Amino acid sequence: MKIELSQVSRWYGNVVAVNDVSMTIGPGVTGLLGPNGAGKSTLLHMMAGFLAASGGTVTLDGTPTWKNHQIYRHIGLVPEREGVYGFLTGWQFVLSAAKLHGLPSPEDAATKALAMVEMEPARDRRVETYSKGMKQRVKVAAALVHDPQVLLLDEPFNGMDPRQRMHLMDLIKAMGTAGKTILFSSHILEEVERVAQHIEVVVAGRHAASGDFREIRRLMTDRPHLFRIRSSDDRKLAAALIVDRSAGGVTLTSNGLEVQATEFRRFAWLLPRVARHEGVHLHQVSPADEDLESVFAYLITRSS
Ligand SMILES: Nc1ncnc2c1ncn2[C@@H]1O[C@H](COP(=O)(O)OP(=O)(O)OP(=O)(O)O)[C@@H](O)[C@H]1O
Repeated sequence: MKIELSQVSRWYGNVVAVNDVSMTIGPGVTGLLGPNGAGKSTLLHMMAGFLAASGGTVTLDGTPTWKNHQIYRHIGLVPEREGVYGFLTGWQFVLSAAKLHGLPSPEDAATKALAMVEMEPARDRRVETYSKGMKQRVKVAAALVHDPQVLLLDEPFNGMDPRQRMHLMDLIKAMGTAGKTILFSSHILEEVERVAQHIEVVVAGRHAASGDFREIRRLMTDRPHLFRIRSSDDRKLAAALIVDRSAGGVTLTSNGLEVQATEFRRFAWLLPRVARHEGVHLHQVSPADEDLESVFAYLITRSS
């Protein structure tokens, strides 16, 4: 099934959480990547039909999702924050989700969903005794209980240990391979790359980039990089670097050199060669702007 967003905006009072976003999510696994506050949860809730768009349309196979009860049987949402009542057992929680959907045999559906996330051994324990990863899996089971074609997961890997993360990643990949439409949000590129064939990037409520992980990686590594360099002779190194176009700007500071590398690959190749040629020792080469926020900031200025 296909989710389509056409010029979708959503504001809360004066806050514009989602700003004129158009995107199509098809079968397979898609990662919704963006920093905190980018509007990922708002987008997922609108897709799930839990939240109205302030403008634009959100459809599933051409039918609007908002207030459309027929659509809900095809969609499962695993919310980020909404907790599970700790006093319920995993079994009771998933069974109640099956009953809420009005399924003909809720027990069978709950059994099947708990098996999918490998939670049968712990099904009769209370949710408050579960680890973070187990809680997350039981939430996934509740979202899957009506066997939806579309599964939306909000930051599903947050707080999980590496083993739990791998387990959920395998489950998500398997469902994507089986032809379901899976969309999950994350603020970590490496996490998204490991699971998703396709990535949609949102920054400050806007759609900043779209493509497979190679394209997104390339967009992120091709941006200008700022390096801080300390060497045995900064002045000599600066003079030698200035002649090459891959070193866009070279600034000599009291703390060493700051180089804006416009062509990251060429600069990485060039720097040690120039240093050797000039007889300069490199003491330290460190990126000055490697944090994800600056990468995202670059993507948004690029797309505007
Ligand atoms: N109910 C609300 N009332 C007012 N502002 C809201 C509400 N929900 C979200 N916002 C604001 O909308 C923007 C987008 O929030 P949203 O939760 O969709 O982002 P996000 O990318 O999912 O971030 P996070 O991962 O931190 O939840 C933020 O500025 C947030 O403060």
